[in-house]
Amino acid sequence: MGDGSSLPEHPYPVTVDVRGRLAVVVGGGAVAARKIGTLLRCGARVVVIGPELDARIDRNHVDWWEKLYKSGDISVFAPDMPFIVLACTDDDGVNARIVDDARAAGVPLINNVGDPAQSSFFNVAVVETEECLFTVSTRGRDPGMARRLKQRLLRWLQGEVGA
Ligand SMILES: C[C@@]1(CC(=O)O)c2cc3[nH]c(cc4nc(cc5[nH]c(cc(n2)[C@H]1CCC(=O)O)[C@@](C)(CC(=O)O)[C@@H]5CCC(=O)O)C(CC(=O)O)=C4CCC(=O)O)c(CCC(=O)O)c3CC(=O)O
Ligand SMILES: NC(=O)C1=CN([C@@H]2O[C@H](COP(=O)(O)OP(=O)(O)OC[C@H]3O[C@@H](n4cnc5c(N)ncnc54)[C@H](O)[C@@H]3O)[C@@H](O)[C@H]2O)C=CC1
Repeated sequence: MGDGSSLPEHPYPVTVDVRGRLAVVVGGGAVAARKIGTLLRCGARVVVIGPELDARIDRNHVDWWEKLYKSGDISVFAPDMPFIVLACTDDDGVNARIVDDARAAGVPLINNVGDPAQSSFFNVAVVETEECLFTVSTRGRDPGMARRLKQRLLRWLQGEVGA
């Protein structure tokens, strides 16, 4: 993990409507599986580029390109450019290239799962109830803490409703 010095002190907190929007996820491993689960739940159209697909990825609801990533795989979508690109491979060099390619293509939301400093947004830990969406962010600095705080929040909420 980086020292956080190049991460934003005040990222702009929002919730984003991704229904029907195109999300390209490169790498089909464990981390990709978690991010894809969230994207599908939120109604995005998901394309996965990678030679393998983790068993937790729902094959029936993603468009899988069974191949290694190459530059040009993002601009090929024009004019329907991806709204989100996630660089989820275990290769830092490939992830950095994906980020560069997505930037050059004008993709608005870009995340390198291995390097928050190269990301234009961070994912957050989420607790959803019928009425509310609770999110926890450490501004890209301590994902483990975000997860632990989420679990505490969940326990607190369950106590509140007596579940
Ligand atoms: C910057 C960010 C980028 C992004 O992904 O957007 C990022 C980056 C990194 N995560 C790493 C590790 C882990 N991340 C998790 C889990 C989650 N990570 C999530 C978000 C984020 N992770 C973003 C910032 C969040 C914030 O601002 O607080 C959550 C909240 C949301 C989600 O992913 O959906 C989700 C909790 C979901 C939940 O429980 O609800 C676990 C635990 C697990 O897998 O069970 C581990 C294992 C170790 C541990 O526990 O720490 C590493 C080191 C990799 C390595 O070196 O090996 C990096 C890279 C780095 O920091 O350099
Ligand atoms: N942001 C986050 O929440 C977290 C990020 N990480 C980081 O995420 C990265 C990936 O971790 P995991 O998913 O656990 O690894 P993994 O090994 O399960 O998956 C990596 C995937 O990348 C694919 N891949 C490798 N080179 C590729 C290429 N050129 N083109 C397309 N696909 C390619 C592999 O086939 C593999 O399926 C690690 O570098 C780790 O540091 C780890 C934990 C949490």
